[in-house]
Amino acid sequence: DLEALEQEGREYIAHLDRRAGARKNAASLAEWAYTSNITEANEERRIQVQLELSKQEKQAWSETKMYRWQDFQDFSLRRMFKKYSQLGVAALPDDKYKLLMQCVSGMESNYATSKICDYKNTSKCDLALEPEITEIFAKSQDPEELKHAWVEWHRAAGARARQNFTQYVQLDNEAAKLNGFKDVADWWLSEYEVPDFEQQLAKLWEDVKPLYQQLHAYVRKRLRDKYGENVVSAKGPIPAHLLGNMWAQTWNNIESFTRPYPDKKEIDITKTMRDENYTPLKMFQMSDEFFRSLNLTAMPEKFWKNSIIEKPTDREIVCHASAWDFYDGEDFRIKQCTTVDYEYFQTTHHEMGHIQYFLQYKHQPVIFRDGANPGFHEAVGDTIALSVSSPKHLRRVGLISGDAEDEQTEINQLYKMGIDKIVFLPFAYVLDLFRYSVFRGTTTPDDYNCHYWRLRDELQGVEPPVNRTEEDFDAAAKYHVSADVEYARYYVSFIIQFQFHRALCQLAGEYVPEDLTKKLVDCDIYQSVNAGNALSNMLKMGSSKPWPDAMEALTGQRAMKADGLLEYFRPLHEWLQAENQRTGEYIGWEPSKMQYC
Ligand SMILES: C=C(C[SeH])C(=O)N1CCC[C@H]1C(=O)O
Ligand SMILES: [Zn+2]
Repeated sequence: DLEALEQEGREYIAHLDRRAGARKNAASLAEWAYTSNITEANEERRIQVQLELSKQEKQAWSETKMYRWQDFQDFSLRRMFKKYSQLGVAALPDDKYKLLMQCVSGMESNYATSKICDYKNTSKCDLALEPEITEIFAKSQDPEELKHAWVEWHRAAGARARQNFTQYVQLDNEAAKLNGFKDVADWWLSEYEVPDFEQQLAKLWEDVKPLYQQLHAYVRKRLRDKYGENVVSAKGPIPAHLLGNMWAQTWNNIESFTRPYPDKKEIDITKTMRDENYTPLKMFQMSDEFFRSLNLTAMPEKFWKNSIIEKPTDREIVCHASAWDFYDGEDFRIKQCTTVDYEYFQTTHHEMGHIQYFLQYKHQPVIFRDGANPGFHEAVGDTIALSVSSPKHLRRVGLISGDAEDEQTEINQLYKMGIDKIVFLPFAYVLDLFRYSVFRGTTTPDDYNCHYWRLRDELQGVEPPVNRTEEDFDAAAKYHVSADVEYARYYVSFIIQFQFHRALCQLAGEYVPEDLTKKLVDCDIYQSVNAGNALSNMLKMGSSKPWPDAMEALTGQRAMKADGLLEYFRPLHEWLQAENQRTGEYIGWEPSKMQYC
């Protein structure tokens, strides 16, 4: 009878889940060995391990299919079977599976090991993305030096990946079809478990676009004042190399010479960190301490032993920051090439947020040890960082000194947050709108670059510093495109982190709507056990329930909404409208005059 069958299914899935845990542990260890020491041998070994594990997964998958789990009464048991009945890329025949692994591995190691030559000293050709090229974008205000670094990096990390990328699209789409999806775009979207998710992304952009256009117009004016109208036009897109970041995804490095009230004392966290002899380890310890102050879990001893928090000098590694779960309940690691600056201070909290999520759901079955949706995993650390970067908290830890807020200081603070959080949204949206169209075939290899820049122009209002052709492949100059990492997760994160932050601030008694002494912008949930317990209750769920249930547990809302972000930035939005009115700056941008199609 059904009761007995369901009990049998329960025992089977428990056994399968334990075996899956061992498989994921082995896969993570092989992946770690390769990305923390990029050699042919380690690449070969990683692919061998993945191939062997895919055989075991196929075997388990054929057994799982035998169960009539759709008829089971137990919601969790049905959900586990549903997740285990999706095989993934292992559905490919071995030769194609191996080829796909080689394409992605080739792109990722090209990205990680790409070097460019120095602008002035043309014989010095050992500049890596981290830390050298990143430092140029953080410091240089020479448009020609920035243009050189931009062009050389996009040649080395972008154009060189075009062939591997084209084959990866082909093979990954085949895997998608074997899993019952039309293409990889639908596979990626299915992770969000709501049928109209793509429409929801578009709606969020409509909600935020007016605010972004105001901020874009203001920044273009300030850059035109600085570099002249031959470099920055009055009504066109902003040249991508002038925004302080290789991909123009956050503009925090141009804050010092574009902030609204320049005569207000500058909050240079990086300078203070260096003056106070901060080390990467101290940054991690401070982050760990913040999480513990919320009654969340301390980093386990293995974390401090096994993590790599500084770039090694004796080997090549994948420097792009990452957090790792080894699925054995004890081994959790971060790998990043920390530099002592504000940007990596944020990144450290971001990565520690991933680890905290791993720790909170480690009691779940392996198959549920995941974010409620991919955006949730990206939002945890950033939500904490919203408190850490509040003036109240920075004063608390001595990273800024001086008087409490006045109106102008508050606008400067909101501007600093806005050129990090608001400007990121169109960038993130473009990256997966582009890849959805590639996977769907609406964008073909001979118009990869044209379609990429058309989206960048139309949605982000940025343009390439030099003309582009189909010899280039600029999308792959961004880590996640070269490493096959879906990106809508960050777009989602930058929206929901403000919903989470607002809820936590209310729970901490730090934010009371309409109470001007308890403003959202100055909320710091540090040491609030009340807020921490609510966050923990959501994180413990992992992916055991559909994400609206997890969202509701913390915020009372069951949908992604831009209202948290718009409420947080409302004073800035009003200020920008008035300021752009005052200067008569054109709002929005005309199509770029650069050649890229
Ligand atoms: C820090 C990570 C590792 Se999950 C990252 O890739 N992030 C964090 C914010 C956006 C995105 C990026 O760097 O592009
Ligand atoms: Zn992340």
